[in-house]
Amino acid sequence: MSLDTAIITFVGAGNMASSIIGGLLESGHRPAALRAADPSPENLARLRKLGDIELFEDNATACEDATVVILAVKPQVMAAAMASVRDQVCASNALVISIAAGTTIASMQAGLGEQTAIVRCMPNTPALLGAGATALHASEQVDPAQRELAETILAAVGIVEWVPAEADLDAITALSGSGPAYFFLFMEAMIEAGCRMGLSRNCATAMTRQTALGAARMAMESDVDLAELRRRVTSPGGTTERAVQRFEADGLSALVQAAMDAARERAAEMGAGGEAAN
Ligand SMILES: NC(=O)C1=CN([C@@H]2O[C@H](COP(=O)(O)OP(=O)(O)OC[C@H]3O[C@@H](n4cnc5c(N)ncnc54)[C@H](OP(=O)(O)O)[C@@H]3O)[C@@H](O)[C@H]2O)C=CC1
Ligand SMILES: O=C(O)[C@@H]1CCC=N1
Repeated sequence: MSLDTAIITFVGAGNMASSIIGGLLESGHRPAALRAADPSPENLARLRKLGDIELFEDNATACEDATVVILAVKPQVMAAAMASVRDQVCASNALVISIAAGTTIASMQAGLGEQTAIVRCMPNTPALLGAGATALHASEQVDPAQRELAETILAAVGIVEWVPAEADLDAITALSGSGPAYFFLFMEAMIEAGCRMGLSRNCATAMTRQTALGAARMAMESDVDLAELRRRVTSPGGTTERAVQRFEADGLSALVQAAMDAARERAAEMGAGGEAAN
């Protein structure tokens, strides 16, 4: 089973589905082999702009004869979405890929059938630019060809990494799934601080964005590690040293750890279902 012959249906046509669909089309995937279902005609209309893919307001019809069904809905509506496609997934033995935070393989097999082949993954929004980071974990029913298929689909929008334990996906959610928001928050704080120092908002914003881009590129492209890159900015007795000392004194590392622990706990709560998932 190759990507060329696979029919891939997205259930849910929101931000993440459009990111992945955009990446697949960009990497040369045939639009005719892609389908998306969403109850909202407006959401579907946004996808139409990406290419000539098949669009459905009915999940079940979209999943008929699908090779791969990608569940791209919020965890809170996952149960309803699964119920709407269960018969089609069972009939076509489709590989099911879920991108939902928290939702466990066990709960998906309870909703879709105990023997359903499921790849649970956690992408992130930079997938929209082909710069995503996705971690994957497969249920034991997933065969090597399906594993390769799942990897190829997510690799169309960035790097992919298989994790050995399903619980690792909650940590990945806290790290790279939610991670873009942490960097944006830090950048927002830098812009506000720059404004309070008297810079214009436009100037502070432009300098912050370019600094983030430059730092990210150095982190990716340099042959030295992050600590060394940081040391090279930090002149002895200089300004960076003073700022870093302040970050350390005020417990930045502990704060990052606490925030990521909170995100991971929330992912686990969402997986536990019930009230906690809402
Ligand atoms: N956003 C992110 O950074 C990341 C999100 N995720 C996960 O991806 C999933 C989707 O998130 P995201 O794309 O941001 O969410 P969106 O809300 O943008 O997309 C979900 C889409 O599903 C539609 N929908 C609602 N109910 C159904 C249904 N029963 N059947 C089919 N479609 C339905 C929604 O319509 P309507 O808008 O009308 O409700 C919406 O268009 C979530 O589970 C999230 O945990 C994973 C990694 C990163
Ligand atoms: O905030 C969330 O729950 C989702 C999962 C990771 C990023 N966004």
